[in-house]
Amino acid sequence: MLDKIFRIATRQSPLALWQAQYVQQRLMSAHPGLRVELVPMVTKGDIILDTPLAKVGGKGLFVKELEQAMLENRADLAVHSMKDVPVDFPEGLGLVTICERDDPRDAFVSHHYASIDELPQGAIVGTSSLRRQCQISARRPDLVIKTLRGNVGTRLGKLDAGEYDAIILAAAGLKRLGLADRIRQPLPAEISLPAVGQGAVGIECRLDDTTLIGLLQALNHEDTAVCVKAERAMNTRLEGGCQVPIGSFALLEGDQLWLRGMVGAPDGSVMVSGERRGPRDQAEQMGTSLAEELLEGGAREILRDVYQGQPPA
Ligand SMILES: NCc1[nH]cc(CCC(=O)O)c1CC(=O)O
Repeated sequence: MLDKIFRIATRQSPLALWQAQYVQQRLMSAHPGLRVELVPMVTKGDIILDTPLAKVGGKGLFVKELEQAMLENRADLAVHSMKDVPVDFPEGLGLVTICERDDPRDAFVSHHYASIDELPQGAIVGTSSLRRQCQISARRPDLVIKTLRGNVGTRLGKLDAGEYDAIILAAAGLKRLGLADRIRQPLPAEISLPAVGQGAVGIECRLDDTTLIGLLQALNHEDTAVCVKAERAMNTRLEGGCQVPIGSFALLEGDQLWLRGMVGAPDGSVMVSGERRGPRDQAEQMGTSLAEELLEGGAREILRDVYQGQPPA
């Protein structure tokens, strides 16, 4: 076992590399002598940077190549930001470990303004996330939302170049890259409900690799795993694989799980929200039943418009 080298497939963005190195270090310190190396790869999502993700195949673009590498035995594991992991996995692969969650919030970043509420009428806010666009517009319908894609560094560069008055990024990504000082206002869940899994790092591998799965258990954080399970169950019941304005955020208060969810029209004109509180061992059922309540409460019509096809049954 110890002479085997475990290979982590990773994208090459600074954030992806940080996360892969984090898992590499944690694996090596949990299992002294273990050999772990990175296999850097370029994915379609990294190449196509100028088109909204929903139009080019969604977030799955970032993980497909990594999964192919594991299936072809060119790599053994992949490290993902949980919010970029689609609901389904290819045959033979699965998510086996979820690490402790970092800051799950969205962050308001600006040179001239300290908060969303301080932005002047008609200010330009950068984001390509329909979820962020929806919630920002619901609070401030006067703001102009402008597309913003690329790595965290690229996005900050566009803000610095004056293309936007403010941009919205994940707090966790900024913190990991040592850029926490760029955060002017961490957005509370009441203003911007985070994306499913935001702030959590997950590890995918071949489900028959029992040696690796055993080694990875040292990195699993059960409280985070329970929260993300509830959030993903909600998303699974709602989503059809397309990028949609869905927020989902779970917190543990002792053994009680508090799950909040929202689905909204991209322009913020309609928002359907709900919540569940229940025992932690009901995480999945709570996610599913919250999704059903949202669907009944108007999410079905919102999603139908966004999918422009069949909504979930
Ligand atoms: N969509 C890209 C992405 N995927 C994960 C993070 C941040 C880290 C995390 O949520 O764990 C980011 C950057 C961002 O949204 O600002």
